[in-house]
Order: sequence, then C-alpha cells, then structure tokens
Amino acid sequence: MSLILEPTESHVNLTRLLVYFVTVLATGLWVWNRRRKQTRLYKLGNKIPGPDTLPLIGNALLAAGKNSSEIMATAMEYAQTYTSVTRVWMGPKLYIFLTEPDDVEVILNSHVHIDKADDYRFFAPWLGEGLLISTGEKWRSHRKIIAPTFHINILKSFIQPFNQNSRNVVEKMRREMGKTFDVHDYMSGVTVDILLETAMGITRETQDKSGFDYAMAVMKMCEIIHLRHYKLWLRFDAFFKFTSYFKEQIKLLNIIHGLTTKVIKEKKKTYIENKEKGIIPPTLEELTQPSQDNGVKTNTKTLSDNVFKGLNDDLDFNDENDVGEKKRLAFLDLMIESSQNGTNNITDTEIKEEVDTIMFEGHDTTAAGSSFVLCLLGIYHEIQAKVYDELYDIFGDSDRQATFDDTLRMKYLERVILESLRLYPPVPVIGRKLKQDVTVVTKNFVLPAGATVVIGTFKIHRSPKFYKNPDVFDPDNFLPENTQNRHYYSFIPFSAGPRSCVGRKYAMLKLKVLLSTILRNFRVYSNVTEDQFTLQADIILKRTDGFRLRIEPRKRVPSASYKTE
Ligand code: HEM
Repeated sequence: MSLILEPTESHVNLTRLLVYFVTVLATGLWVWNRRRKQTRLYKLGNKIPGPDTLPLIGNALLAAGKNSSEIMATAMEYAQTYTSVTRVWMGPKLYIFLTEPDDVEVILNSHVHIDKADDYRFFAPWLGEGLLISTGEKWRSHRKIIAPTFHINILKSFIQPFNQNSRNVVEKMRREMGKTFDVHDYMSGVTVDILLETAMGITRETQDKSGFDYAMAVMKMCEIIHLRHYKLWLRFDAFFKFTSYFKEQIKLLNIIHGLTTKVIKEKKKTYIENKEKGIIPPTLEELTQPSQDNGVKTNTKTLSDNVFKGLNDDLDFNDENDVGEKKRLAFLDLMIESSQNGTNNITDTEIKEEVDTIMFEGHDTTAAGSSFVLCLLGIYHEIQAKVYDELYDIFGDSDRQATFDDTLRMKYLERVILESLRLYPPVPVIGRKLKQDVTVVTKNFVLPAGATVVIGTFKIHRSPKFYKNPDVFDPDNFLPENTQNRHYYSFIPFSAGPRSCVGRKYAMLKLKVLLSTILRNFRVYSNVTEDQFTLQADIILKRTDGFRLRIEPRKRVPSASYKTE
C-alpha cells in the first residue's frame, strides 16, 4: 500500500475554487485599476507632484501602523520635501495638500467649495447635521441663524460666567501647587462648564449630576473620534461596530443627547408658560440693537479684529453699536426664542444638533488653545512677566473680576494668544471635498472634483516667507506694524471665508478672561521645552506627552520688584 495520500475529490474541488477565486479577484482588481486610470480624478491628480505610489494602495503605507504623533512627524517631513501643492493617494482616494496662502484663499474664500471632507463623518452620530458638518442650503440657512447669536452684545453678557468659572478652576488648581500636573485636564473641565452655561444655560447651581456626566461624556466622545481618525481599522464602520468603542459611543451619546433633549424640552415649556403669563424674553434683534441710552458708543475693536479683517467672514456685525449690560441668554434660549416667535424655521432636532455642535467645537479647541498658551508662558518667563505687568497695570493688586473693557486693554496677552495659535493652531488642518474642479494659483494646477483638499494651517503658520523666525515664539509677530502687510491667509487659526469659525470672538474673549485670571493667581513653569513637545496629528492638535506644568502662588507686585525681593 502506498504511503502517499491520493488527493481526494473534495481537495481538488477546493483547490479549483481557490484558483477561480484568486483569478476572478485579480481580474476584477485589474479591470477596476484600468478604469480608475481613465478617470479625470486620476489623470489630473497625477499631474500634481507627490510621493511615489504603489499599485492599488497608492501611498497608504505612509500612515499604516503609525500612531498619531508619528503621522504628524511624517507629514512634517513630507511638507519639507514637497511643494506647496502635493498629492497623496490613499488607495483610490486623492488628497491634495495646500500650504500656499494664495491657493488656500481660492478654496476658503469660495461659496462653492464648502463641503467638508469625508473624514468629518465620524461626528455624524453625535452632531447630526449641525453647522460643522452640514452643507448646502441647510448649512447656509443655519449659519444665518447661528452667526448673529455670537454678536458682541451677547458675548459681553457672558463675561460674568467666564469670570466665575475661571475663578472656580483657579481654586481647583490650588491643590496642584508645587507639583507637576497636566493642565489640559483643568482647561477641559472649565471649558465644558463655561459652555454648559453659555450654550445651554446650565449653571453650577442648576447643574445636577447629569451636567457632570454630560461633561465627562463630551470629553470621552472626543477621545473615541480621535481614535477613529488615526487607527485605520476603526475608520471602517463595519469593524468599528464590533468594538467596545462602539458600545461606549452608544452609551455616551445617550447621555449627551439625553441631556440636550431634556433641556430643550424644559426650556420650551418654560418659554410657552411664561408667554401665557405675558413674560416674553428679549429677542435677538433687541439684544443686538444699538442702545438708545445716552448715545455714547464704546469702541469694542480688538487687535484680532484687525488681524482677521481680511478673511471675509460674516462676524463683523455692527459691533461699534454695542453699549452696556444686557440680559444674559444662552445660545439655546436665543434659538428657542427665535423658533417660537417665528423669526426662524428651526426644529427642536435641529436646535439639538446646533447646541451639540457648539459644545463640541467650543470645547476641545479652546481647551487645547489655553493649555498651549500656559505651557509656552511656563517656558518663556520674560514673556510671562510682560503679560503679568500688563495685568498689574490694569488690576493692580486687586482681586476684582475682569470687565469687558479690561479685556480690551489686554493687548500683550492678546498677542501672546495669537502667537500661540500661530505656532500651535488647535485645528491644524482643514479638509474640504471638492464638488467641482478648481484651478489654484500655484502653477495653475487643476484640483479635480472628487479630491479632498487638506489645508495645512500648521505648516502655513510656520512659513519663513511670512514670519522672520517662523519657529520662534515671538508675540511681536502680531504688532500692528508686522501684521499690516502680511498675507491675510498666512494666519488662519479660525479658518476663513464663509465657513470660518463662528466662535472666534467668543473664544478670544473667553481665553483672555480665563488666562488673565489664572496668571493673576499663579506663576507657571514648564520643565519641558518646545523641542520636547510631542504633537499628535488629528482634528485637534494636542500633545501626547501631556501639557505638564507647575504652578506657584503669585505675589501681586510688578515683575521687576518681584525679582529684587
Ligand atoms: C481657540 C479656539 C477655536 C479655534 C482655534 C477654532 C477653530 C475653528 C476652525 C478652524 C473651524 C473651521 C473648521 C473646518 O472648516 O474644518 C471652526 C469652525 C467652527 N467653530 Fe471654531 N474654533 C475655536 C473655538 C470655537 C468656539 C468657542 C465655538 C463655539 C462656542 C466654535 C464654534 C465653531 C462652529 C460652530 C464651527 C463651524 C462653522 C461652520 O462650518 O459654519 N469654535 N472653528
């Protein structure tokens, strides 16, 4: 009897099946690839310079297996090698990176190229069709409703919650005195508290455990979305749905949506009950009207208003008309009021989506922004001393709260914030999906419809063409004489054009109140220098090494006398 096993019929069938399968797959891929090469996307895309590609997968290996800070490092390395218009193929998907302000202006200043990149889709279960990800008519009509709620009169009424919450976080931070700790945790917490109050009207006093759970859920949702951006396998819904992150996401969204829905329901009920009693809250128009009080107009223009004036957004309302204290209404109250009085046709679901969007957009961005400022001041003590001296000029040794007028006098602090946003823009890239071909200024390259344009804010902000020592932290980059002739699109931390950040003025005001309160109470120190920062590539720029800081109590004396004591 032979010891060699004769292949059975089932073995033969299986092998045949496998051969058929491989042949069909290979033929399918070959046909698909041939067709792809005939497409306009492929032909025009390949006229743009970029790294060498591999068949089918293109440049996908550039990101494979890398964590978020390695991706950031790779992106920076390639940004040095390639030109201001660079293409990358992720399989069949074409990404075009732009880092030349003239080209960026063509995209951001357009009313056509307003669609967000596909990568924003991870926000959809949370934010629905809120302002950040919606498009077309829906986005346009909602932008018209939301942008005016950020009028300077409304923002002025937020000074009190900005102050109160800043004081609260100062008290919480005292427990860290003398230790090294991650300041981002505190900045994140205070930012959510401020947003709960200004977006939803939930104060610490009215806040029950659901407010705390909500804040935690917002922070954890940001983490899950962050993971989905850089872990390749989590990008696919089919895989994501089988992970524990998906189950966690459902739980978190129940908490988030549960609270927004509950608050909207209660506020609407109160609005209707009050209306029956003849109590009607002021309308947005009334709150933003020029005051007739005494005809005195305050100039509310800040340094940033000049810096951003060429960016053609819709935030330059008639700010000069602002006068005096007005009743405070949260964004949610304003939306309910305008939907109930018939000024705007916005449903409860849409209001929920917009409130959720403001809670997300206003949270991670300002938490990262304020953490970067504090760490930079912890490194550059002379700059911190100058910031404090300006605050001492304004407040002396008093512990009083900041007024809106005080914030107008915080000119050096404002330059410090802008410079920090230049070096470490919380939104380091902006993504748009092109629906139409567009020709940019650089070499008249045509960017084809279907491509995703990635605007590299981080890289633009460090261009030697616009900044003398681009990698050096120097607040004087924002002295009027240095900004007046610079290309407006060389500084776009809040994006620009019709889809720019609606929260820009809110963010700048909040950052001034928060940071001035912290710096009037503490001296900050960082043992980590800038070259040791490990940055992560994501929708929000953060440090993977943590925002480590040490604080000491501040004596309220000018910095010169401090040194000699
Ligand atoms: C330092 C703080 C902030 C920075 C750097 C920042 C930056 C940005 C950027 C770059 C965009 C455009 C994103 C894109 O096109 O992909 C944006 C959009 C937006 N931001 Fe901000 N933001 C900040 C704070 C805020 C705050 C405090 C709020 C609200 C309270 C807010 C609300 C929004 C909204 C609603 C959008 C979407 C606008 C639209 O698509 O029409 N942001 N932000």
